[in-house]
Amino acid sequence: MRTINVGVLGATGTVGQRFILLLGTHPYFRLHALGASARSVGHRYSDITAWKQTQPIPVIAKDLIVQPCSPEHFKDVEIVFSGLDAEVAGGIELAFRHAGFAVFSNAKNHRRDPTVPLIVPLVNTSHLAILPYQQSLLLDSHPNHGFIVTNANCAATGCAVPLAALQRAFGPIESAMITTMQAISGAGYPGVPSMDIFDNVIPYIGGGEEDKLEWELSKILGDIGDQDGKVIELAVESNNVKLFVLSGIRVSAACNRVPVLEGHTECVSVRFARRPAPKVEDVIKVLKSYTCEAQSLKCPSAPKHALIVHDEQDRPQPRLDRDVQSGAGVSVGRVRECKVMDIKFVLMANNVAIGAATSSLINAEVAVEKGYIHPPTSVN
Ligand SMILES: NC(=O)C1=CN([C@@H]2O[C@H](COP(=O)(O)OP(=O)(O)OC[C@H]3O[C@@H](n4cnc5c(N)ncnc54)[C@H](OP(=O)(O)O)[C@@H]3O)[C@@H](O)[C@H]2O)C=CC1
Ligand SMILES: N[C@@H](CC(=O)OP(=O)(O)O)C(=O)O
Repeated sequence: MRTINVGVLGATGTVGQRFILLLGTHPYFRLHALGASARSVGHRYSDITAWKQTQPIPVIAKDLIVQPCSPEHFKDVEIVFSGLDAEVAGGIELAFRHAGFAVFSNAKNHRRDPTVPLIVPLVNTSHLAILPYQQSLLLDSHPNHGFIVTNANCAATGCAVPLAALQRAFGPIESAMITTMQAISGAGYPGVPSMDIFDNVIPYIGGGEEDKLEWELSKILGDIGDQDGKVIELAVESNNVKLFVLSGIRVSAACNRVPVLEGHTECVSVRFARRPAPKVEDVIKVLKSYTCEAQSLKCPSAPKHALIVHDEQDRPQPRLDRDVQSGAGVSVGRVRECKVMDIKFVLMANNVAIGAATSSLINAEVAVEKGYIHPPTSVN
């Protein structure tokens, strides 16, 4: 595998710091440039960053000078990972795409663009196949364009994995009720004021969290549509071309902020389309044996187990389970019958690992394995 120079946008933030930790030891991505806001530009990374990780700043990042987030400051870089604040991510990521970079973003801005794949790397890496179409639309306006791939909202990411396993084995899922208990780090640093979150639960997460969870799952669990314009129910349209077929799943989400530092826990109840519904023991078997493409491609950051299914009645728990497999998998437990829907279970996913930076990294590794990353021809 050749070495590929990469950059991080939003390098000083919560997600940016996770990118830097992961990239510090990556076998073939080499950290080459860091970008952040005017507040940080021109400073040594280690001088300006409020580093909040339990491991030290990787040597390769320490002395890098933080750059403005514009393509001309990312010379010799092929891939940029974006942990940018959503207030600014949209335009900056477009500028990088237009300049020829492969952009792997955590921000919400482009997730609903029908030409942009919304990828949970343990679920729907097949959706990367939309990239040549995304690129074909840019040929006239930006001949040396790259592309944008997004990962999902961190709460949607955790939930998508067991739901995908169940959908693959038992057919369409008619509906899901999801109640989340989301960690403080999901709000970035410094996040929710301690006076608000200590000794408390806040039954609201701003920025359209519940809507994101409800909508994004339908794109992630959906499929790539016919590009010849055949009528497809629930397709997202772009230029009269049907691109993504949204899954028919109906989701009701209730999102809560809880005093946990890392790890989103979610209580999920599911109703299947098929009758009779699958038995609990079959559901457990399916969850335990689930594998995904990132594993078969042997991506270095993919977890050995996409799903870890606990038999203990009191798991998963964020404090005990968030660092298992470096937070790259999803923990599931308490799989049981639901007297209103069909089955219910609890899951826990590390919001800053598989819910953010680790997802982007595995997405990029899959893109490399599948031949979507080519040496740039424009500003680089
Ligand atoms: N935290 C989480 O669990 C998850 C977060 N996300 C998403 O990832 C993104 C980053 O989140 P998070 O790390 O928590 O956020 P933070 O607030 O911790 O970090 C934001 C980053 O954006 C940079 N930034 C802000 N304004 C500008 C600007 N005008 N130009 C360039 N850079 C700028 C900041 O730089 P500076 O320090 O210089 O101000 C900082 O590096 C968000 O879009 C978020 O929604 C997605 C999944 C999970
Ligand atoms: N909003 C999530 C973090 C996140 O993933 O946000 P977004 O979907 O905007 O990237 C949280 O606070 O836990």
